[in-house]
Amino acid sequence: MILNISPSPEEEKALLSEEDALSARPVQIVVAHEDDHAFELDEAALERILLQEHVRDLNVVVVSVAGAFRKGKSFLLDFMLRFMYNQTSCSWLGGHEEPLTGFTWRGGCERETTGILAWSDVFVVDKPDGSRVAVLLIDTQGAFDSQSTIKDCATLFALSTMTSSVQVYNLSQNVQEDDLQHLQVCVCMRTLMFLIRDWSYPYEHPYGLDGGKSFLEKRLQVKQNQHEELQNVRKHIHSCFSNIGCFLLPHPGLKVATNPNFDGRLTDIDDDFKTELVNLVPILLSPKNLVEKEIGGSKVTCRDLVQYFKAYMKIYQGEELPHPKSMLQATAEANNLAAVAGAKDIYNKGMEQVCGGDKPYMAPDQLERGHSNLRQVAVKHFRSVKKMGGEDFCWCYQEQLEAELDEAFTNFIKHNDGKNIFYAARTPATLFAVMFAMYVASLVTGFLGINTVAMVCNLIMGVALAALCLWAYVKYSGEFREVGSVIDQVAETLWEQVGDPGVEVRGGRNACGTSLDQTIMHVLFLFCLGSFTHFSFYASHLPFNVYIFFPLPFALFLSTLFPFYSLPFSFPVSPHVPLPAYSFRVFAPKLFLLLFS
Ligand SMILES: Nc1nc2c(ncn2[C@@H]2O[C@H](COP(=O)(O)OP(=O)(O)OP(=O)(O)O)[C@@H](O)[C@H]2O)c(=O)[nH]1
Ligand SMILES: [Mg+2]
Repeated sequence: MILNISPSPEEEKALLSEEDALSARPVQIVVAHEDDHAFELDEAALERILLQEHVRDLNVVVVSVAGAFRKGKSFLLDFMLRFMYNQTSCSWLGGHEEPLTGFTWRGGCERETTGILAWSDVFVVDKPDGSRVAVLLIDTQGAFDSQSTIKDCATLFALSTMTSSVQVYNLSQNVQEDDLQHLQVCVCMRTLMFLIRDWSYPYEHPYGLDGGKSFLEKRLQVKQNQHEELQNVRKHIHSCFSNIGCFLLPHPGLKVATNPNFDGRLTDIDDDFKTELVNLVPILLSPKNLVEKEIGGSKVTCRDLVQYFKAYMKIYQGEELPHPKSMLQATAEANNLAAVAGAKDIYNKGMEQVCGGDKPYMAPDQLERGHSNLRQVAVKHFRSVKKMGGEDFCWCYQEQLEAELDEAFTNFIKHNDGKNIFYAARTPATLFAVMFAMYVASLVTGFLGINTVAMVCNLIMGVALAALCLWAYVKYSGEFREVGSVIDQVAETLWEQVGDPGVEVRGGRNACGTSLDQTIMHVLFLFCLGSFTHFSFYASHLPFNVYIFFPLPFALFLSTLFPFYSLPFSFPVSPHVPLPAYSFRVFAPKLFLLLFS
């Protein structure tokens, strides 16, 4: 017997990992709806498992167990879990009296597992060749229970086979012809392992892999005098799976099969069974034997697998069982979508480095340069990935990728603008300018005796003031955000319409080369300067006209120098600032500020 209970340092480590296992659990990723016999992929659950930071970019090994119901699939998977959590220990099989837990299993004649479940812990394993892979274990609803139709069973079987790299085909006692026929729903997979439970003829073919090999060779032999149908089934299986194996497992003993209180403890299991189990599980799961999932000749990462699940799920949701051709089509589609997702990830990670959450505000043209470089890198990556479906097919996905990258860039721009305090000052500056213009207009029209116009101007000034107060309240409290964004939008429109009609403003910079932010900074600078001079002159009791008029020539002088004082803020400055740039946006707020200072 292999059991060794004395704890060694390695076993202590194993115990620690068992603690991890306590928080791990089976997660339903495909839900079977009993009433309408439909299946639904729980994308969020699948993504939570496969898109975990530490595994998403690793090549994935998917080991799935499928076959008829009530034949010990979940029971076997729980031993696989013990191996994965304790593989450094020679006593991975567990303690004598330890109940078997993990994927839910039980005795009785009614089915237990429904849909498809995945173990929430994805195991990271270093292979002897130095590569690191992620191992996902999958449990499948048993076929041919009394509640499922033939199509339901075929769908789940095909789905788990198509998404796994090693399919353990769990059969009882023998391989029957209909067991082989079920494999016709699959296309081009890697490893298929026939697992024959309760093997009762060890005198013909011994237990284990070798006995299984000789038994299966006989079963899958294509003979001349065979019926064409039988020949086709066998040829299809040989063409689909590049690696086919068979393992003969003995009966686990009567306690396992018939005792209602059996809870999986090793003492109740026959020694023959345990001995063969210790041979079987490492054949499937030891690092050197792990088989990575491959599609179209390239290895699949955890992130890619999400796309494959989605694509296969889509084609299996139809009324009919899909034709192999449409399965290939879906594979090509998922293959391209996976390449799109990989390329997008490269772009997003790169942009995070350039202008991510904790990075300071960045000049718009620098940001655009970063975007176009990373866009090129991402598209190049997409093109370099081996894909199925032909050039035209891939071209559609490249266009989709480019559109998605541009959309992501728009969000990065917004995010970057959000970090610019001057950007946020646009709305109050515009509203101030409106108030100022209306104030001057009402003074002039009042002086000329056009009182109606003066009243309208006053009214607009009042509205602008109210909007300003409301805007300030929204920004401060975070309430009525819709009202705030309406005010922002109106101010933005005014800013662009009145400021520079017909000038396309992109990335905060207009065609004249003047940054909008420069203008705002200008306004704020003068505001501070004005307040400062106002205060200092007031404090020294100088005559009224001095502190009113002193800032005027000084500010005008400074405004000609603004390229210099904008330098410390690292705004790129155009070599010449054309006159149109000193339009409404520059003069109106400035005059307003001078007046108030
Ligand atoms: N005869 C026999 N019984 C087994 C074997 N392995 C486990 N069992 C028993 O089979 C019963 C069903 O086990 P499960 O693991 O729940 O079976 P399953 O295939 O997952 O069943 P469904 O989820 O309903 O499809 C349990 O009582 C196990 O003790 C085996 O190799 N041979
Ligand atoms: Mg089960």
